[in-house]
Amino acid sequence: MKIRIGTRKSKLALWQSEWVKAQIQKKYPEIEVELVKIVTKGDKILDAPLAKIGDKGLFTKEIEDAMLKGEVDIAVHSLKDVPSILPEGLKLLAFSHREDPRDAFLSNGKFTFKTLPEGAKVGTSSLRRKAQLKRLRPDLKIEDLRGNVDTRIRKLKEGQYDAIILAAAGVKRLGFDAEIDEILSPDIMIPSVSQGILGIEGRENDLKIEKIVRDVINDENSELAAAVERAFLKTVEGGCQVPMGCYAEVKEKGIYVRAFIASLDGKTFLKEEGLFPKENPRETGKKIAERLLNQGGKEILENLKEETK
Ligand SMILES: NCc1[nH]cc(CCC(=O)O)c1CC(=O)O
Repeated sequence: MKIRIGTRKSKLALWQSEWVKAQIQKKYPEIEVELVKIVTKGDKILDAPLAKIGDKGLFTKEIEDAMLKGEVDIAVHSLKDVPSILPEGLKLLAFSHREDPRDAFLSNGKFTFKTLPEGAKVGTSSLRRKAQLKRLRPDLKIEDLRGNVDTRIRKLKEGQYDAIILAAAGVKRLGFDAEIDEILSPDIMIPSVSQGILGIEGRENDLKIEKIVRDVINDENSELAAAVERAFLKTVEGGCQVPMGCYAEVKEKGIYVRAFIASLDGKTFLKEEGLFPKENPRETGKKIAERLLNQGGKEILENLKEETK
């Protein structure tokens, strides 16, 4: 038997696909696993902020098309890049154990978030990070920063920014741990939906592949957290175009959830936080999103549409 993994060719994507390949082969040495590199629209447009490109599935569509055509069998995604609704015929087969879900602060060893000087220049293109930074430090100058994880770290080192914010998961997977000056607590910076989890996507009717992939990859706590967070995403809609975040932490007694929707400048900041039962995780995610939408989130979304027209 052979399993073909469709993968983007960034260092992080290749690391992630190689990791899944190794997990499969450790338990099923008789299965051949091949990586097939595919370029996505998100890889081609490297200069514009994602919020402006505005496509759902920017990093996934071409790989999904290849799966539907039967050219590859599965795809390994950073789950946070996967839209809440998948194309007909495909499904998420498994959710990996969660690497550090928090955001990392990098500043060439110079600062922490607290000691950043007045008016410092911080690089990020994420509306979620920008709104949360601005809320606590309206003085900061936020400038766009795109490119793969290694490119972003290079731009920091070249001195283009005083600090940058990246997902700790990507930084750690690529072995840049030593560049991290501070891990931001979710009380300061609520992570993105599914940050740190790898989602394995495949065809709905490939039961044999599904069984193998779940067997070697799936983590129950990640699946539970992803169910809450992705239901939140689906209810709010808008992906990268909305400053929002949702982070579900699975504890012994339940699921501790922090979620927010904010205006671009962080001045309006709506937050929900609390412990929820482990039953019906999708209902929980939906309920939290609806609470935020009803508290003023709907107006924020309408204003955003006006501002980005
Ligand atoms: N937005 C791009 C992206 N998609 C996944 C990761 C890596 C972290 C992860 O697996 O969640 C990153 C980089 C980043 O946000 O710093």
